[in-house]
Amino acid sequence: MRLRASGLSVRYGTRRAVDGVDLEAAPGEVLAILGANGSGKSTLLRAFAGLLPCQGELRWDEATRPPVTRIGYLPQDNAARPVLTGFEVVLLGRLRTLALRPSPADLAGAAAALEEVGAGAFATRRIGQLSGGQRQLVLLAQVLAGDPAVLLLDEPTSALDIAHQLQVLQLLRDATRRRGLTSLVVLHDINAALRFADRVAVMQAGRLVGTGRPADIARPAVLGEAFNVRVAVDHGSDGHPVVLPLRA
Ligand SMILES: Nc1ncnc2c1ncn2[C@@H]1O[C@H](COP(=O)(O)OP(=O)(O)OP(=O)(O)O)[C@@H](O)[C@H]1O
Repeated sequence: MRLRASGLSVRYGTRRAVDGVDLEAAPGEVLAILGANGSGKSTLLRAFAGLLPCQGELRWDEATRPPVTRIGYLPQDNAARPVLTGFEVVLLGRLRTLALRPSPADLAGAAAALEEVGAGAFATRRIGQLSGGQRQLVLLAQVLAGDPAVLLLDEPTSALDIAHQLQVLQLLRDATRRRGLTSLVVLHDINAALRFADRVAVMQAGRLVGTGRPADIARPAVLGEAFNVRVAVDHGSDGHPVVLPLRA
């Protein structure tokens, strides 16, 4: 599903959190959203999830209303009821088809999603008794279990160790390609974004200040300005750009 924002603005009262953003994302692509704290990344994602009143134009393919059942939105702070097991939490991701008695397809879909993110071991554990990173994996499985066309993930790797970060971002890229998803992911790790995203969007004070392929975005002028820090750009052994923050 193609997403398009034209002249998109979002206000909280008098505060303009997103300001005149033009942005598109296509099926099969991972678009990473970078930017300093408070720059409007989560607000942009919530607008695409159809959760906020906006000015300007938003399109999900040609639709002007969000197709909520096709959108898999993972917020930054996701509260699941702590007494539910990992499996039950993931099953809730299939609400689109879920009946009073879950169908074999729902049960199999939930189990497959848990395995897909490598969280099968948490199926019978209560979510309130999992670590932050384990919970994050289960909640990602919940989103995938809903078989969405659009993935909107707000910092899905913030609580994960580096091995799980790698696993989740690889999974995101593979699933996006394989299922033809349109995936927007807010990340704080600039290097992860440059490595795993097809395109990167950079927000600064509510505005979009850069969009492009990782190589186009990995420039000291763009990132230094957006994050208000001096940066150097090098290249890793696999040719990907690597950004290093320098002392102010
Ligand atoms: N519910 C709200 N009510 C009022 N202002 C809000 C609300 N949510 C966010 N804001 C403000 O809107 C601006 C953008 O916030 P947003 O959460 O989109 O930023 P962000 O880039 O996702 O930040 P972070 O990296 O810290 O998560 C900030 O100035 C924030 O204080």
